[in-house]
Amino acid sequence: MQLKTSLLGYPRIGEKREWKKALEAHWTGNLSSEDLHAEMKHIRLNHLKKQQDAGIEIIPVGDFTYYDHILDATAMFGLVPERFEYDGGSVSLETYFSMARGNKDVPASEMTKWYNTNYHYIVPEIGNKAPALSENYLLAAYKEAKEELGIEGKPVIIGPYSFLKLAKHYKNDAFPELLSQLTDVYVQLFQELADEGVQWVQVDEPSLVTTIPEEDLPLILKTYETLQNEVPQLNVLLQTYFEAVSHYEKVIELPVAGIGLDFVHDQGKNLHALQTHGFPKDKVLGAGVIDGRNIWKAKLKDKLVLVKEIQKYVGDDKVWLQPSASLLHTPVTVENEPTLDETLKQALSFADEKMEELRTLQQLGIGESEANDKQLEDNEEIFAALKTKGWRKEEPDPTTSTDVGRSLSYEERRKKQLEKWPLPKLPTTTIGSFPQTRDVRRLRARLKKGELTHSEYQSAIQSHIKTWIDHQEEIGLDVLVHGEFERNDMVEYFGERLEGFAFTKNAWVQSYGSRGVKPPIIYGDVRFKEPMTVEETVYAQSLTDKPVKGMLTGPVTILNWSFERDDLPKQQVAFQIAEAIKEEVSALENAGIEMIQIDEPALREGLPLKREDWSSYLEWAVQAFRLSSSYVENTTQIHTHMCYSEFQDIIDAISALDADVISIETSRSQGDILETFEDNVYDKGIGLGVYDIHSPRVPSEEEMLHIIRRALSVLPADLFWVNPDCGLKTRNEEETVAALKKMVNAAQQARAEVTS
Ligand SMILES: CN1c2c(nc(N)[nH]c2=O)NC[C@@H]1CNc1ccc(C(=O)N[C@@H](CCC(=O)N[C@@H](CCC(=O)N[C@@H](CCC(=O)O)C(=O)O)C(=O)O)C(=O)O)cc1
Ligand SMILES: N[C@@H](CCS)C(=O)O
Ligand SMILES: [Zn+2]
Repeated sequence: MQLKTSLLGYPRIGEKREWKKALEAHWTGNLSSEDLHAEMKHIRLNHLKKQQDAGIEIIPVGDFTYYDHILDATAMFGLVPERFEYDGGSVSLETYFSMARGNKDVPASEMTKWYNTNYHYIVPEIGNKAPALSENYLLAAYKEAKEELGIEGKPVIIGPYSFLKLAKHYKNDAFPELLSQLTDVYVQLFQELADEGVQWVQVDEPSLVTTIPEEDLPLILKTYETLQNEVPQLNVLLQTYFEAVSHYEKVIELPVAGIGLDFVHDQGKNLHALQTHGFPKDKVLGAGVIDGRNIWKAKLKDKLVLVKEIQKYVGDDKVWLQPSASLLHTPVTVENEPTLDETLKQALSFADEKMEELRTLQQLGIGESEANDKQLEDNEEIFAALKTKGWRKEEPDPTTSTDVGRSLSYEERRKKQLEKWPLPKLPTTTIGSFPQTRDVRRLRARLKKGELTHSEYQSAIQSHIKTWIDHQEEIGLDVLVHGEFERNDMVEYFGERLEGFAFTKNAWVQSYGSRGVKPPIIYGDVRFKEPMTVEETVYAQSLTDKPVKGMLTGPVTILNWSFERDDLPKQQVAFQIAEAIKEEVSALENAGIEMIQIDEPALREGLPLKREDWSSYLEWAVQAFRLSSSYVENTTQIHTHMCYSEFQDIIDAISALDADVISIETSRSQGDILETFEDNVYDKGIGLGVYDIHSPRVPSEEEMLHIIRRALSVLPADLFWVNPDCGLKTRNEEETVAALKKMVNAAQQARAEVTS
């Protein structure tokens, strides 16, 4: 029986981040549009060629982007919000980037988390617009791959159902009509593809793995019936990922030529459904058997068993071997990691190695490879070797309940804390990081190259801290921060300093737009080694009489933004990290730092995609946070921070964290979160972000005042803090100082209003 190999998408970032560099050069005026297009084409074709050379038979096209693939679809459907003054036709590069990043006059579209990943997409805003095809970039991508490389590509597009579920600014009851309008646009799009000879199109419907309202099922059916009836010659592969598909029996009967399922992150549910309900013999099954989210090599023996089992239920020649998701979420290649421990390195597989794994599995699956047994044995040895290094305890800690808490209630702590810090009403603060300028990064690069000694580096970092303590005092902020200049990234930094983590040189993964992260790899038991943040924080505090908040990353976020071990339950790793953070909290407290922020921006993102799984996740996530934060004096004020909100449904869990103050993002979502607080559901200190830090645009005082006033209509002034949405590391010094001055002015004005 034949098996084909297919990818769902390939990382766009480039082996050495060529993509990021080109984009940023263009934005700073150092690369013309023409040269940008040429460089993008070069990168795009190089990526296609790599897939072709790796022997991938069904290669995705149209997954490449200049910023974000959902923004591409939004632009293709002409859904450009009014404020960008678009008047039809193809969306210009300038407008496209303005939607993503804002410009000096107009705020960007909202950006939010892509399902349960650390990738961020630009949220489509529907408004009063009807979708219409502005240009067909899928057609262009298909033609280019064919003409330049002879590749018969598989265009990839987000499906109409998921697109609308990801979009904002329409009323719920308009959903059926909008879906029907959008389906008509897909018909036109598909017709143009079919006319060009496209055979397969991959339609991503990740929302089908979430909890789907019953009433949506007939709408989904109608959508795919229309596509099938109107463009019958085009084969649609309906692709799901990140979890088991909901309503398996109904989804597999949809009128499409193939269904893609995730057999890695489905908790065994997709396989169980396949075994229980079978699979239509005339449909292709895109079998996501190689992990598209994590970086461990596949255990070939297990994968082979899985593939054979899948084959039993699927028609002859109808299985496509695939990664479980787009490889967008993995770094490019292990080849560029010369400094990793060899035992660890041989257990790793990034995007390029995953393509090889698909080929190996294909050969093993069809009995083509003669060296079956030897290959399987070699593969097993890789994992056996990981156990012999003493990195992992033979008997891991049991997953016991760790329900700990502060010794006094919030109300009682609050009284003590008010006495300790007589802050004004509506105190102002920031989220932690200040601009990570080229100069700051260069310091680290020079330290790595040996051009700076450790003490030269430390004193240069201290000078940045001093500059920004001075700025903050001058701006008039009430609670200061040291600025996180010593950190490459808020997770990687801690990963580099804790036992059990490995870090990489080039294993970048796109986070949003041109910005990337290098998630550390948790390969062993996590342990605290020595204080990680005390020196910088204590230095900052020595420069001012105002309180300086210590700044840590929380256990759930460190876990979610790392590549995790796959041999231990998540919560066990979270508790190990929590114990380590608890020691850092205690080190800060002992050094006299008594306001400590423990960031948990990834707590919401880690929420399982199906509601039925939420409570067990939230239980251990909250426990992990409390474990890291509860062993402090009652006068010590614990802050936490979360961005990319959508907190409405988990407000009880957020409250259960029992942080004294939480700062959350609100400005990009235009205050949507405020509705959540209308019923007095939150009774602790809370700072709502009053401006969007992702845009270079400096907001006006009035805009911020407006957000504060709206917030004060539902939140008590006594509990309210004023802060930006998130850290300011991506902004420049001038913008940051200007924006913060306005923020402080807005707070002062609001303060006068609430006290008068
Ligand atoms: C809060 N966010 C974070 C998320 N995930 C994280 N792991 N961390 C986060 O902070 N998820 C949600 C959001 C996403 N937001 C961001 C915001 C900003 C970035 C970002 O700026 N990324 C940088 C890379 C940061 C970094 O690691 N820098 C290194 C230097 C690396 C480098 O480029 N070195 C240069 C040499 C220096 C020079 O001359 O310029 C080189 O190697 O060529 C460091 O500071 O040491 C980015 O540029 O993408 C990410 C997510
Ligand atoms: N303290 C971090 C939080 C980012 S979510 C920062 O300010 O960058
Ligand atoms: Zn944040």
